Amino acid sequence: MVLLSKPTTEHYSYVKNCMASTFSSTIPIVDLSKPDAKTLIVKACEEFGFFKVINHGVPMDAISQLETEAFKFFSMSLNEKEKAGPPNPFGYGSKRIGRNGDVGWVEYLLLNTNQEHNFSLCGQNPEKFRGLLNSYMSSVKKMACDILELMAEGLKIQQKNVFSKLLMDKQSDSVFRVNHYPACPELAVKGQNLIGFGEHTDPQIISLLRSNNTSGLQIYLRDGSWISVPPDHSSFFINVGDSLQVMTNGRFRSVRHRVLANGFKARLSMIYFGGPPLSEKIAPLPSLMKGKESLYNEFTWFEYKNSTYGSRLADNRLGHFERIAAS
Ligand SMILES: C=C1C[C@]23C[C@H]1CC[C@H]2[C@@]12CCC[C@@](C)(C(=O)O1)[C@H]2[C@@H]3C(=O)O
Ligand SMILES: O=C(O)CCC(=O)C(=O)O
Ligand SMILES: [Fe+2]
Repeated sequence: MVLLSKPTTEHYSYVKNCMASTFSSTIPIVDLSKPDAKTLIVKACEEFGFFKVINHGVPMDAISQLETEAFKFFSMSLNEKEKAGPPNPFGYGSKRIGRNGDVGWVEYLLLNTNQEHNFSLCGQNPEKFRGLLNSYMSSVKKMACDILELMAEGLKIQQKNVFSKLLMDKQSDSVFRVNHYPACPELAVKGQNLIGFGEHTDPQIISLLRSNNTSGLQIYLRDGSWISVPPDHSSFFINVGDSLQVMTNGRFRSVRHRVLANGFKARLSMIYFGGPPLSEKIAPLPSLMKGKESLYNEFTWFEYKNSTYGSRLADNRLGHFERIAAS
């Protein structure tokens, strides 16, 4: 990645070497093959909005092959990669995140999950990359739907597919992203942490993340501390998104997270963001209200997405849609 002509990290935000660099063992682990999965998922979504999934059924082989192709893509010259850009909305992007001035020590590919991607992936074997991407995306979408059905069951909602049907819909506005965080040797020397991907919540319903064995991901706890997620290349990490927080009337919390660049090793992560159709009304499910009022003004995913794209990464996007208590 050519970020600047002279390699320097001075334009990026640093995080002081902080307590957060201690790895946490508090992150819930859910074994999808066990009968208690639905109960553990609900608990994790209430407490953290985040959990790790094992026995997920996505073959390691499909994951590794895609990872290899992705690394090959990012190892090309900037000139070559930029043939697949800019990311408006889909394509290759480098260091700039979104449209409002956020930057990070990252380069990425943003892809639409439903339609044929309308940009060329280029590289040595773009058909192979595309084929691997498509089959990976369909396995991960299936896992997302299984997890959303377990959530509905765990929440004792009669309609098991109340969340998953939004991802299954042909019009589902889901996104796939491959992030590459090159190793940043300057950091290793200085003992500092550089922001790879600044803190934010994901706006969609659910995000499924898989990365190589490189640390960097951190989540923000309600007590105000950041904890580092121990890397695990064979598991998936699941985030509750803003839309699921609204649909559960705040019972599930969308988790604030960020990525710190690593001084020693490149991080490669692949994330599936499961979103609803653009016309979908996002509002608390009546069965979860139990006589309580909605915490949010009703909006469509189209409206929320538009407001999201007008925001900075760290903004509290849901804040605009919160209902102020009448008394
Ligand atoms: C500053 C940004 C960058 C955004 C939009 C806005 C706020 C949240 C960011 C994300 C985070 C989740 C994936 C993504 C694709 C999304 O839907 O929201 C990202 C998008 C982008 O990277 O373009
Ligand atoms: O790359 C990662 O590990 C996480 C990035 C992220 O949170 C995102 O792309 O929304
Ligand atoms: Fe994210």
